[in-house]
Amino acid sequence: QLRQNYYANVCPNVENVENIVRNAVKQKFQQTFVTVPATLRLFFHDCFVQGCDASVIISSSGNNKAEKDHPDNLSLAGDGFDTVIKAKAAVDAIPSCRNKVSCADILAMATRDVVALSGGPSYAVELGRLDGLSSTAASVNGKLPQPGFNLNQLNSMFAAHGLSQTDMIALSAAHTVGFSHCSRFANRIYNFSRQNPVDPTLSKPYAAQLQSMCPRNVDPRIAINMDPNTPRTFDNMYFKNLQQGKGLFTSDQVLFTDQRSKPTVNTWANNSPAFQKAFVAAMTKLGRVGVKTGSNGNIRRDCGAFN
Ligand code: HEM
Ligand SMILES: [Ca+2]
Ligand SMILES: [Ca+2]
Repeated sequence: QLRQNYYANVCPNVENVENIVRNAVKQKFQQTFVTVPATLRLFFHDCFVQGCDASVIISSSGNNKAEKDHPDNLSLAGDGFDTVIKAKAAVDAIPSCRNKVSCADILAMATRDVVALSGGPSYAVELGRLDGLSSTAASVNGKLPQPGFNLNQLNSMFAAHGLSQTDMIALSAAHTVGFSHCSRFANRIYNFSRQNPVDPTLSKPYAAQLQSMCPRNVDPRIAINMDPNTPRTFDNMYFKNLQQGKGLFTSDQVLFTDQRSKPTVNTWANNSPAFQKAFVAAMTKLGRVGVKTGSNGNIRRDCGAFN
């Protein structure tokens, strides 16, 4: 039931909603690049828990511990939430659009915009989602992939949302921008196994580089670029890195070491347009996950709180 240009009739206006959101996102992007990875990851974590319904944006309140306070969401960067809130304010400043555009749709539009702003493909985004009516930390349990996952675990978690292995590989390339805390891959560079102190699927120079950026007992707040080559560009470098043993997480590198996913990695490492096409298709599918309609949702006045 999602469709493109959904708001053309809902809030007709000289400037269309998508332009208003794009301008707000652009302004935020000019203040900090973190806007890009923060918004992209926020969309993913939203869609995988209760569907794309902005449930992840709800703040905890007296009697409710919300999704964003689950351990798997604590590292979501504040700039993603801030991007949605600023874009929502810009939309609501137009009288004919006030309280007519869902936070879930604003997040979907903002995600499309940050991908384009960082050099990725631009695409028409499907809209018409409602905002969800619940958000609990408990509902996040077991719903988000972990950096230590193998291919079977990744495939089954994505398949639960109708996403294929191909979609999963394309979406994983989101790790071509943004940061990770050292704790997420420390097991690969220290005491990996009895035979190998360092994960043998990591390139030796890259492992040494990671060890120097993330010494034992590093400040837990330290985060490093996930793409060591083009950390601020949304490109297919992710796949080239995997070919060279520069996948940061086990869940990244396994896409190249497992023979079932390796051919796709190789194809996209050599063919950026093919990757972009697959990424747009996968993002569109991701955006359809668990969409709320009718009495299952509403349009929040404040993205961080239920009406
Ligand atoms: C395939 C399984 C995935 C796993 C295991 C995974 C895991 C992670 C982990 C552990 C981090 C680092 C968090 C931190 O330490 O701060 C991270 C960051 C990130 N992830 Fe994923 N992720 C996956 C898929 C995705 C997908 C599908 C997207 C979006 C489409 C995505 C977008 C991002 C972005 C943009 C960042 C950087 C965030 C920032 O810089 O603030 N990830 N991911
Ligand atoms: Ca959600
Ligand atoms: Ca990159």
